[in-house]
Amino acid sequence: MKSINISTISRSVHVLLAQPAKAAPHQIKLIHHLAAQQQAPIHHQSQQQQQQQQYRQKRLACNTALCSGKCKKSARRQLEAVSGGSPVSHKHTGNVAHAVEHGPEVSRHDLDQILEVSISPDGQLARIPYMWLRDHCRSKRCFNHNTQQKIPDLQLLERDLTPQSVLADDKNLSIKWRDGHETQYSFDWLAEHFYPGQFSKRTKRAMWDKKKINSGPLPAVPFEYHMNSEEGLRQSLQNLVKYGFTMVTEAPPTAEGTRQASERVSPIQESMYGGLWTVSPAMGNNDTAYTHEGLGAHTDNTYLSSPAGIEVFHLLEHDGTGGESLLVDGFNAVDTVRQEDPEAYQTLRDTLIPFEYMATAADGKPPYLLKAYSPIFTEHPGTGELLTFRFNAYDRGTLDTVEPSQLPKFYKAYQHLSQVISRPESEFWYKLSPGTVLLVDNWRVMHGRGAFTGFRLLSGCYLSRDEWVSEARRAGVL
Ligand SMILES: C[N+](C)(C)CCCC[C@H](N)C(=O)O
Ligand SMILES: O=C(O)CCC(=O)C(=O)O
Repeated sequence: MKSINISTISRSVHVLLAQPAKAAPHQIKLIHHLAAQQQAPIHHQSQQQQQQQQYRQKRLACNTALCSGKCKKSARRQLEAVSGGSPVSHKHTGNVAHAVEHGPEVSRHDLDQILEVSISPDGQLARIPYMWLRDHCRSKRCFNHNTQQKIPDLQLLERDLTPQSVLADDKNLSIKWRDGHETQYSFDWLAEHFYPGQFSKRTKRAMWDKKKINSGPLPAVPFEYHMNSEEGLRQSLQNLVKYGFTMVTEAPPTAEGTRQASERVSPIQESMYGGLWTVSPAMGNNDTAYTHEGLGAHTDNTYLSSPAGIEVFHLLEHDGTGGESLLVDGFNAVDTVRQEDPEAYQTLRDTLIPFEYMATAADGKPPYLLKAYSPIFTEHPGTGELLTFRFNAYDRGTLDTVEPSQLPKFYKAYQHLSQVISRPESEFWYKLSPGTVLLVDNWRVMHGRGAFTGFRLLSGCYLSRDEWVSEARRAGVL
């Protein structure tokens, strides 16, 4: 490391590491005994709840025999100051060194220690507990870099998690622990992994409605570019992450074109509909999809524990009228409900509902009886971002999960979401034509179609969630 910024940290003293003469952009200091969780961005808590929690945690952290008592006063003072948004810096005055003799108590005490460091381009400070840093040690002894697997350390909680020294240059942070173990992390890695989504997001998601999606060029990549260029594929994957759908244009207007455009993203997923399937009226399948009827916006496979990740649509033939494709951003619909009626949002998030489907099996075999329970949407547990969405008014099962007294509340929330979904301003209608392959993130964006006349032949397939998301990660867009 070139510009070394060292301090040997005395265990009982709050230490501020001095900036080196040629200042590294990463400010480093150690805050002794600062309760770890108090800085977590608990997104769905009010500021008041957060303040109360911070105060409780500080009291908890200091209610050990280790503290001289000044911490409580300091915590109270900070609580008063929090409303002004002043940065918290909490000095512990307890004699930690003395407490070492008291065994496990000490480890718990050590867990509260935090490294405060700016790792984001905007200089925002991350307060990273040493416990987390040690748990995420990337040394060969702790991590298999070939498989990205941890080599578990079952004694982690019994270790002394105070660092002996913390070094940094402008790229890396390096910690020497008191048990002699050494760890190095790049600041880029920390920015990406400590609280996912807090500091860095490779592709920012753009939620859309009819107006927004029509206000710019549609997410689309020409077939040749999609197939033969890494950058072309990256753009397709980026569109999927950003908008929840993308089109591959100028593709061969055949089922083979569907297959090629799809397999470029990830292998086609087999399901009870086959691998590469076609849909046309009167195919003998009983599902509404195989009729001339219009289909309201929905996601597919709601009745499976893990619905298909992407659904691909490619219109190969149509000799009649109607049959336009409909797309609605499920995340945007949920977010609209959140703004218009926060209680309805919570109700939908917290209610598991059943989805059911009896699927025809091939070769006269008995049908599949499929059923899954899920809330309509889920949030990322760390960031609160929307994570999954499933909505299918056709395949929603008999509601046996809501207590009778809660039914009015549930139906009010469900109706609200259904209405938002069917508002004309939510709907993006598009007439597909042979050669345009549409890929839709089935965990976010709903699809449907207008009623039609004549013969209409649609080719398509499913791609697995894990596989396409893995490709998106590999391409660096997620
Ligand atoms: C896509 N494909 C036409 C093959 C099947 C359509 C299945 C529709 C079913 N109700 C569901 O939501 O999964
Ligand atoms: O016919 C279409 O355009 C869409 C059919 C559909 O919704 C489905 O197959 O899931």
